[in-house]
Amino acid sequence: MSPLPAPLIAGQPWTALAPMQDVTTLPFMRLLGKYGAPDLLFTEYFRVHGHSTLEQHIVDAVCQHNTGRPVFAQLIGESLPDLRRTVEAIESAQLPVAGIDLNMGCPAPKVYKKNVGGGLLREPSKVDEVLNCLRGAIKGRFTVKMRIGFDSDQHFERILDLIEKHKVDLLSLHARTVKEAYRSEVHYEYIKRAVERLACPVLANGNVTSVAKGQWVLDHTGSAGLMIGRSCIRNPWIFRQHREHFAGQPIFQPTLGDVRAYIEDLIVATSRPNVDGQYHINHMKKFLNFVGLGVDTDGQFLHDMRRARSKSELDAICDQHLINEGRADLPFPDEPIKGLVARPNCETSRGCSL
Ligand SMILES: Cc1cc2nc3c(=O)[nH]c(=O)nc-3n(C[C@H](O)[C@H](O)[C@H](O)COP(=O)(O)O)c2cc1C
Repeated sequence: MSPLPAPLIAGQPWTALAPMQDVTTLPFMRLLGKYGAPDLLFTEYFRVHGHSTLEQHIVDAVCQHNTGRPVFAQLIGESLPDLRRTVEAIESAQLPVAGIDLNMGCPAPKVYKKNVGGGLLREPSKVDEVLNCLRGAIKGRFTVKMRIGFDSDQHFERILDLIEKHKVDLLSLHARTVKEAYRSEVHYEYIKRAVERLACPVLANGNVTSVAKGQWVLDHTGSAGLMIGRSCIRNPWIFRQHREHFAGQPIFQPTLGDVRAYIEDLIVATSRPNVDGQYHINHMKKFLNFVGLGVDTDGQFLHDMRRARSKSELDAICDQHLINEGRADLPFPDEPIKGLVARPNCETSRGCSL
């Protein structure tokens, strides 16, 4: 087993950016570098099938994120020759990856019906073959991200034993079943069970919404670190805040004015000269869906921003809710406001198509 790259501050639990289709793109990774990079980053997945090639936008994210932190490239697929071929392509292109990660958790029906992503968890014998193939093909670190099962925990222990058997270097565990998608509570007790059963480090994933919650999850699971997805879209300072907390330092508390500046950064980072303005605004709404969970209790910001049709309309809405009438100095809450929902709040079928 290869040890993980050390965290930025020696001795602290690892923090990791969860892989997110259409979100953990090059511009977003770069922004995280500015706001406080996680210790480890994971890319969107490379689709692996009969005629797949390495998607250039993911290659660009690997090569140009400039966060100074190691990045793992995620794969989704089940065809052994194609998985082997993809690993060889990553290695022969000398992509600067810290390791290669297998997706065994994607809950989009379009994906799991093809027996990839979360679909693999239905068949431990197939998991055995895929892990064996990847362990043999990958010269460096081989990591897995998975859920606790497909529609139950039936195969959980068996799959953990396969993770052990194939000397996986890191397990990131999103402690829900595939069928639970994002609706249920997160079953953190399964992370504790994985920590107790496996020799490799385990990252706890699922609803780590704040430093207080992160510490609670570490205390209750004994995991080696935390993998954070949606909450770093809402609060890009969350990795820095964890580091400050672990070091016993004062924790940075963003204001609504800081959030307004973050939104402007996002707009600039994600704009492309050849991309249609309306498309860009719609893409921004994916991020603002999550940011809006911390803006106002009645969800008026979410309501208004979803109706914005242009950059100037979006600017005015952001100023109205985050800057005007003294709002800029108000604290941005640590936790998402109860009762507000991001739509969509998960992988979309477009993002997940294989
Ligand atoms: C928009 C979106 C896209 C996602 N894409 C991926 C993906 O490509 N690969 C993956 O393993 N998980 C993916 N996930 C799942 C996340 O990595 C993570 O497991 C999940 O969001 C739970 O963590 P959180 O509560 O911190 O968000 C995605 C989640 C979201 C919200």
